[in-house]
Amino acid sequence: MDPRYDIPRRAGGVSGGNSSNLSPALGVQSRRRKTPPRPADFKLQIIIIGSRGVGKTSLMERYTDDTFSEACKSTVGVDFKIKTVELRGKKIRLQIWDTAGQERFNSITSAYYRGAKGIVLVYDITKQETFDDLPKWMKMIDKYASEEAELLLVGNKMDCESDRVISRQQGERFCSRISGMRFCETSAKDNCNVDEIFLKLVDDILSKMPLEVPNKELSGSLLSLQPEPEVPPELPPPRVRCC
Ligand SMILES: Nc1nc2c(ncn2[C@@H]2O[C@H](COP(=O)(O)OP(=O)(O)OP(=O)(O)O)[C@@H](O)[C@H]2O)c(=O)[nH]1
Repeated sequence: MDPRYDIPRRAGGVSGGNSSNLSPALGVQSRRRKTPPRPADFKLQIIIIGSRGVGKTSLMERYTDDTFSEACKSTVGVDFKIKTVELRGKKIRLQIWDTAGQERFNSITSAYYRGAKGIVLVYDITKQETFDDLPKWMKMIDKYASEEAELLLVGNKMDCESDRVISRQQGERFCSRISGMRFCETSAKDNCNVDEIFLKLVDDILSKMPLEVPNKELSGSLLSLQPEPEVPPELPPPRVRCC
């Protein structure tokens, strides 16, 4: 087994919108007084990886838009969505990268691993081969991701209990072999544990960050507020989905 698996990775309308009640002058003043939304304190990148059809896009879309589609549309290359969350008194702008599960896109998707502070590795509890592929994905993580990235293993489609072929214990056992990795089962369809996994991952990332460091000291780091998204320069623009 890769020696890295044995190394502990974890150190542990403002006024109701009815301006018709206001005189024109007051209306203008009221608009002028609107305070812009507080800017985010941090920007974090999270990447979702795993074999084809396990539900990576579905998890991302459930989390960011609270939507779910039964249609099976393979991701081509990568896609991303943004979600802002507040945790530990900080406002965090999450860039969530959804990668294609098909192997032929690995050379594209691997470029997105490096900047990720959190990695969600997904398998489908109803598809043996997606579980058997996990070591292959771990190799990709070892090769391309930062050693500090927080890892989360997710067994998705837990709503399909009658079709289950991978037990929760099998998932837990795989996870226990990788230091610092967390495990959870989810259902993007039933919206089960979806918010929880992303929030836990972000919380784990924040727990390791010096949250009181002024923003200017973070400039140049991945956490600083740079224009987004930070697409690796050599890559084509984020994907289009095909049927
Ligand atoms: N029953 C059930 N179906 C799901 C769930 N999540 C995703 N699906 C379905 O599984 C299929 C594949 O989902 P996607 O989200 O496109 O999977 P993906 O991992 O992004 O696939 P690739 O882009 O090809 O790698 C779709 O038909 C989804 O509707 C779930 O939690 N439960």
